[in-house]
Amino acid sequence: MEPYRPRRSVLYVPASNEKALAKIAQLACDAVIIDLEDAVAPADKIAAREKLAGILANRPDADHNGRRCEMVVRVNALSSEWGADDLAAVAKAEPDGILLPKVDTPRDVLEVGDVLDDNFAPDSVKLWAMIETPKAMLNIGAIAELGRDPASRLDCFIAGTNDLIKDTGVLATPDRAYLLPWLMQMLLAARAGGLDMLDGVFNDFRDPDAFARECAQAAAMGFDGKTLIHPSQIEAANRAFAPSAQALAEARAVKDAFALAQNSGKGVIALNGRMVERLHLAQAEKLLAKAAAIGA
Ligand SMILES: CC(C)(COP(=O)(O)OP(=O)(O)OC[C@H]1O[C@@H](n2cnc3c(N)ncnc32)[C@H](O)[C@@H]1OP(=O)(O)O)[C@@H](O)C(=O)NCCC(=O)NCCSC(=O)C[C@H](O)C(=O)O
Ligand SMILES: [Mg+2]
Repeated sequence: MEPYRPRRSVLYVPASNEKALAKIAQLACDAVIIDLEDAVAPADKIAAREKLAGILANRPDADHNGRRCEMVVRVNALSSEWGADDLAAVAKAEPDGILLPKVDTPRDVLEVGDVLDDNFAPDSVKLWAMIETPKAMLNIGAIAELGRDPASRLDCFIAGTNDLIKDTGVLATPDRAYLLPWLMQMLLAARAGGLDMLDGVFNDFRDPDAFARECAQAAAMGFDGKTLIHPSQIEAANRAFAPSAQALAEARAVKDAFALAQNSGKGVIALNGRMVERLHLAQAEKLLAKAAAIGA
């Protein structure tokens, strides 16, 4: 199993915005998505693409936790007039990952994987997929299944809630009532495929309280992190998707209890009036490893 890699806070930075690009090295987000798609106007697409190699060459080595911020590039859809040239440019720039927008079917992922195989070892550049179309929702299990084959490179799903709202006509409400069934379905499929699952963006970036509520909701739903549009959202996301102090204390108690000599051969024990099994020990160890990785 690969070691835990935090993706609590994943910030979109438009490839056409010099001021925003210059900020990346100072930001405490776990990953950055350099966007060539929706954040870049058609007239700026080619110039933005030409800057990619320079942006990735100047990537920060490590953040304040001694980790390197993951750098992912979102290309335009292969079916668009920019997609093929984006992919050729990104392949040369060697990001950690390539984010594919508007994925509808497993084929959309496999096609890009075939192009990457000409340039990179299978365990290098990963593929991330935006789940943001009605067709993707109907094919979600088959797309996620690709994650079980490392040769597919598929590593992470991102919910594209703006596009889903646009394409389905559901009402966007503060509690996301009409989106929740799809978000949970994505989460379930991602887990079946061994993929990370990131929540969509929160557009009202001047409303930190509502943002914190949406992060808490996504964390409770099991998401690994949230995609962000503004640096002011990073800290709250890092907090919301880190294990809580209470969860860590409980995990330590489970680990300590199973470490006792009298429990060494047991599959199930009682701890503070609660049944605890070895599956809970595995869960506790995973949480503690996650906390160690993020320095929590
Ligand atoms: C949303 C914004 C347009 C707001 O911009 P602005 O009003 O300029 O913000 P501020 O003045 O508050 O900015 C303060 C400083 O922070 C820098 N900044 C702002 N945003 C970013 C960023 N994303 N990354 C890095 N740095 C950023 C500004 O440059 C200011 O710097 P300084 O002046 O030096 O102090 C803007 O935040 C923005 O463009 N955000 C990203 C938008 C984006 O990428 N959208 C596409 C992805 S979301 C999506 O596509 C959804 C999905 O597909 C779906 O379907 O749901
Ligand atoms: Mg979108």
